[in-house]
Amino acid sequence: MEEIVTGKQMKELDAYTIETMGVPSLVLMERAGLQVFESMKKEGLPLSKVLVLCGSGNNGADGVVIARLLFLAGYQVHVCILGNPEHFTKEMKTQIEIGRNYGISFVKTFCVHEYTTIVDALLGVGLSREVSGLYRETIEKLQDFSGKIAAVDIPSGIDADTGAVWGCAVRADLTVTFAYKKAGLCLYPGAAYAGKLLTADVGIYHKDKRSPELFACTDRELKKLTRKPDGNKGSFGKVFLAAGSREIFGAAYLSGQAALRSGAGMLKLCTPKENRGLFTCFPEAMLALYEDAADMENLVRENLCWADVAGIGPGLGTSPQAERLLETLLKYADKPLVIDADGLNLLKGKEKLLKSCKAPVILTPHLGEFARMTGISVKEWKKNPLTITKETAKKLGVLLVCKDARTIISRGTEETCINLCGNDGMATAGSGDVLTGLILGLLAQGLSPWEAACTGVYLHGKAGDLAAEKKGRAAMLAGDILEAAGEILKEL
Ligand SMILES: NC(=O)C1=CN([C@@H]2O[C@H](COP(=O)(O)OP(=O)(O)OC[C@H]3O[C@@H](n4cnc5c(N)ncnc54)[C@H](O)[C@@H]3O)[C@@H](O)[C@H]2O)[C@@H](O)CC1
Ligand SMILES: [K+]
Repeated sequence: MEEIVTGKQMKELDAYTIETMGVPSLVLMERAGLQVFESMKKEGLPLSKVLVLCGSGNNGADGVVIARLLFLAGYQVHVCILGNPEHFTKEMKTQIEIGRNYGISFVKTFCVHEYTTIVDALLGVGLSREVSGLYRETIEKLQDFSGKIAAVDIPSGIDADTGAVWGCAVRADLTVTFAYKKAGLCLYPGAAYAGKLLTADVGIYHKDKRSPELFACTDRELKKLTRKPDGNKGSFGKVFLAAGSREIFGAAYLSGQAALRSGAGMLKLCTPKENRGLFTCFPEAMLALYEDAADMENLVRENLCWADVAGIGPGLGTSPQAERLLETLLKYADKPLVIDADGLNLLKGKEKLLKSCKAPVILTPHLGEFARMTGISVKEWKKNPLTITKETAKKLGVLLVCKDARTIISRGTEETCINLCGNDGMATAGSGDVLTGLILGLLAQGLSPWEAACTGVYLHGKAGDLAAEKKGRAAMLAGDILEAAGEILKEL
């Protein structure tokens, strides 16, 4: 996994490295500047004439280092420092002095059109208020700039914790962030302002490695999924999935296929009797067909004994029968239960039943479903996704997967997972059904609910990226994501 930090945590890590480990602040800064300089070259930014915009804090001081390195490498570079000299940090004063000794050019005013690249070192993780005055005017001037912009640590104006824009912000082509990705670079709109995001090692170190509060999955988590040479279909897990209705069949198909494609040994689909004929195209699935409510309840109870995990929702509809099915599962499930789609729409008013459920419950709402379920609007969630997801998970006593461009996963504890892969092509019918199936498949193979949810979302995102590569973001279908998930597991 990859750790992600807030601005406050980053400052604590900086301070620890400097004060406890004894690495001088100027050494870290030199490494930071060098990393940005090298990245700008490697990424092919046009460096024939560069303007470095610096604020009064240490982000600005990084900027002066970058200017010096560019100057020494023979590039034409100007530095423009904003902010009150009385507020310059100690490091900033030192960097200006060094820069002067080297003879780099400091300018008071500038015309953006003169430059091919602008380095944004105005504000870093120290941003603490609305951007106004000269800072705002300067950032607004960059809107007319047609060259490339490289942001130091974080685009100025972006909140390091939430990704929100403090009035206005720099739209960068490249952001080189130090040591760890900041949460605000991972969440929208900050993620969009960052452009290409690179994380650079500058020597930040903490002796007591604690488990991260915020993290993103990587291939390492997926690689933990292994087959057992002596396993059988029973040992790879049995999935019981209540899905599909008289009107909708495809959702059940996609979800069930995804469970098997991610490696589950057996799948039993619980669906209305009328659907029997439709499933001839899915011979791998066993069927638990019900006709009426009494029928359905017995069937569910029987199959819960058979299954290792259960899921409900894809294509279920919101009929009284579907509602009864959900209530039955909540009442009797004692193994992990995944609730998605219409299962979520039917949850309103069933908080008590949810709380008393003996099984660990995973809810996978997209933001519309989340809003219907909780009464918290999409707009409100987007303002503070990490905290709201965590608090809601805690309140409901569930593991919550809030699906968005950056899906957030929380089980109400201090630990939160944010997914960094995937693309807008995944906003297509059936994509969520595939995710539900993948999570079920991973649960069936013995992953804990937390591991299955985080890894499942990551696998889904990676599969979406592969599908987009093959079919294009507009044309890709949920079935392509499903197929790509299998290919990714094969590669690993
Ligand atoms: N030695 C260190 O501590 C290191 C620091 N690093 C850099 O230092 C940055 C953090 O430095 P600082 O803590 O000095 O913070 P910043 O440089 O991000 O900004 C702080 C300054 O900006 C002012 N400010 C905040 N919001 C403002 C606004 N809206 N408009 C105008 N001024 C505003 C603050 O009052 C303060 O003077 C990191 O982002 C990183 O770039 C890196 O060089 C790594 C090492
Ligand atoms: K910056």
